[in-house]
Parts: sequence; C-alpha cells; structure tokens
Amino acid sequence: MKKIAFQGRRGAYSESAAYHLFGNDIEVVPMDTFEQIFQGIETGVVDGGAIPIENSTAGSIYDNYDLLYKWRHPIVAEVKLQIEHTLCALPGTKLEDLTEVLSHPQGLAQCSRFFGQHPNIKSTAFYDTAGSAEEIAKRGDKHIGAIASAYAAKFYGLDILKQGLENLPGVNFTRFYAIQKTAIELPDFKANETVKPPIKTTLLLMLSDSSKSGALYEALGCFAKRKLNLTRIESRPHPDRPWEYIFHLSFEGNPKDPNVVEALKELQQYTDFIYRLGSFREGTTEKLSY
Ligand SMILES: O=C(O)C(=O)C[C@]1(C(=O)O)C=C[C@@H](O)C=C1
Repeated sequence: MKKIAFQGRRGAYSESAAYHLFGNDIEVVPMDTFEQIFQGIETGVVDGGAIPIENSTAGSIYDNYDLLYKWRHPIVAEVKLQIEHTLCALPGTKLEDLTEVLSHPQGLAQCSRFFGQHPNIKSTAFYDTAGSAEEIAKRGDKHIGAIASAYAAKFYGLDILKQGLENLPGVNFTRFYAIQKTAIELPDFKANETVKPPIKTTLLLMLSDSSKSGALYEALGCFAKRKLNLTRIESRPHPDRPWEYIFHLSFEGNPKDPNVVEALKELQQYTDFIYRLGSFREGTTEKLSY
C-alpha cells in the first residue's frame, strides 16, 4: 500500500486531497511541516505527498512554491477541493461562550468575515485546521473554538456551532498537487484530438535579462504566438540572489506536442534557467471526502 504524506493532523483538508489524488487504497501519513513531506519523498520514507498550492480567495501557499523549487519533486496530479469550514467547540459550548478561535492561517483568512462580525472573538493561528480541533479537545476549555472540517470536528468529538463559515460559501476552493519521486508517463500526443481534462505543464524559470524592458512579455510571447493557454504565473524571490525572481508558470500543453517543444525551445532564448516541474492532467473540482 502506498504511503502518502500530508501536513497536519488526521482530518486536515490535505488528507482528503491525498485520497482524491492517489485513490482510497493508501496509508495516509500526517507530518508536522511541508518540508518533512518533501524530505520523506527524497529518503523514500513515503511514496508521495499531497500539498496545497493556492486557495481561490486567500491566494498562494508560498511555502510550497518555494519547496517545489528547492526539492524539484515532480508534480504528477492536481485536484481542486471545495473547502467547507465549520466552527467547532467542546460539546455543549455556545457561540457566546467563545473568546478565541484557533485555525491554520489559511482557514482564518478564508473566514475573516466571521471575525469582522464577532470582534470580541480573537483569531489565533495554529499549524493546521484539524490540529486546532484536536488541541481544543485536549485543552477542554469552553472558551476556545476551532475552524476545521466537519470530518475533523467529528473525529475529535466536538460540536459544530456553525457550518459554511468561509467568506464565500460554495465558492471557496483550494488547489492541491500530488508530488512523488518520479514523473508519470504522459499520454501520447495526437494532433486534432482534444484531451479532457487537458494536460497541464508547470515550469520554473528565470529570465536572463530581467532589467530589459519587455523581458517577461517577450518570454511569454512563445506561448501566445502558439495559442498555448497560460493558466497561472507566480513569482518568488530567489533564495540567495537578492532581487532576482523565480517564475512558476503553468500552461495547458503536453510536452509531447511539437508545438510545445518549439515553444520551450524558443523560451530558452529569454531565460537562463528552465526546469519542467511536471506535466499532469488538469485537476477536476471535487467535494471533500475522507
Ligand atoms: O489545515 C489544513 O487542514 C490543511 O490541509 C491546510 C490548508 C492550507 O494550507 O491551505 C488546506 C486547505 C485549506 O485551504 C486550509 C488549510
């Protein structure tokens, strides 16, 4: 059985992502930090990992962008999960009893409106959503609540005080990647065949002359002129070259497509570093399930 790591405690959203990405026949391995997932894959302690990369309202999970650059483990799959947060607390607690609510910073950001409406409740960052549910179950304090999944609330024996706590109920999604030690074999490219969902490719790149005006525009022209659809671009500071940036760029395209091969060849003229981090099927949108 494959061992798949995720950051957090049992019941974290990333655990649900692990099942969607690798199937139900896996052993999930909770880890304290994202870096431990990458390390575990490197040393073979686990076979793969499920990592969040961005939320549709709160934005990028920068730690994972930086770890993808550092460790270069290939991305092999993607899923977009609809995240539904609950406010949970010890059995018998009422909303009026709460003075503090713990959760992962992303969970707090995605539920910021709740704190705006309840200025007397303090929000406290904790290292993951399910871990915050576990923590309040351990502390046994009726003044503290947690923001976590309904599954986590049940798992740690808590009551659900409110459901759909996210700022935009029904439209709060987090995109997750599956990473492992080796890349997957891609389907062959056939001209005039529409593959659904399409193959996406993610690259890391650095521009060779970023001080030149239009440098990024020219580099991206390689995709535009071949009608290759860019789906995401994120820039992150280089870890040891001040004011230089690493671009994480995703586009719809199979590297076996000659059009993609040409685009990447042309891109080399404008970059002094390109690395293909992965090519995989674009993720579908799914509901939480454990
Ligand atoms: O804390 C969790 O449950 C996680 O899986 C982490 C995480 C994240 O880092 O974005 C995953 C999905 C939600 O967006 C909130 C938190």
